[in-house]
Amino acid sequence: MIETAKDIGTEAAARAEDLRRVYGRGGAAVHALNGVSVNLAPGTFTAVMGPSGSGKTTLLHCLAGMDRPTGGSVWWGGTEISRLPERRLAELRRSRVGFVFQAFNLMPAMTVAQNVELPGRLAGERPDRRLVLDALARVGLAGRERHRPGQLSGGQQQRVAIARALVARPRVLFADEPTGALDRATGHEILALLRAGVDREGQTCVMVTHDPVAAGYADRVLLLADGVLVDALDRPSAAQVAERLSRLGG
Ligand SMILES: Nc1ncnc2c1ncn2[C@@H]1O[C@H](COP(=O)(O)OP(=O)(O)OP(=O)(O)O)[C@@H](O)[C@H]1O
Repeated sequence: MIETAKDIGTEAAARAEDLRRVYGRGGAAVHALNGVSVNLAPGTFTAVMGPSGSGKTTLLHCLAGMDRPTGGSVWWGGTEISRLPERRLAELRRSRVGFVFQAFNLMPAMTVAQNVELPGRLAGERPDRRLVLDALARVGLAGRERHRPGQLSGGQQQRVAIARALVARPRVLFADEPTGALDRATGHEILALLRAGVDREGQTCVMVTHDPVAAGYADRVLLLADGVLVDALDRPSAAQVAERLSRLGG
């Protein structure tokens, strides 16, 4: 396993051991992950990079309990989640992990506050207004709770999605190209927000990105190629990431 000194002696917020994911069967089988082991230390920001099709999103989905590995195991703290029954996994996912997508995935007819409350409501909980307003304040959207997503900029919409992901105070925040639909300046605001959550609140954050500058916000950059973890760079500069990535053909 590629690890850093930071991992040693710390129980990982999430970890994968010899993770394998095969899509399809026989001659058409695609080995998206081919034995990946990673430790996500609590309170760290990890970027996952690699050429197109290298398995980044598959790794994120398996670590977040949104996809089932074909082999190996995924752990959240001391709990192995890869073999839990679907119902139990869904419950645990609600409280333990948050997910942010490239395409904000907000409900346009609902207000900002209703969007943030939605995962809880779907799980049958009564919304806690104080927690919703607190989550919106944390992402810099205090006072916007009655707006509809269409009245907000792209960056503000992504902030709503981050508030929605953080409202249940998850141990790990997963983000799949969270700045992919944003201009560079707005993207940096979102990355700075993710970074601040790690630095100020001890949030653990994992992000897939194609952008070496975005990866420069991370503590550690994992590099995948053909479903295998080929390198881990600690606190690299954007230039170092770009150089390493270009050697991988990404
Ligand atoms: N549901 C699926 N069914 C079949 N094949 C899939 C499925 N999901 C992913 N794959 C394949 O698995 C491999 C890894 O895909 P994945 O999306 O994880 O890569 P990625 O590194 O995130 O790519 P990109 O940078 O293009 O988003 C690819 O060859 C992809 O075509």
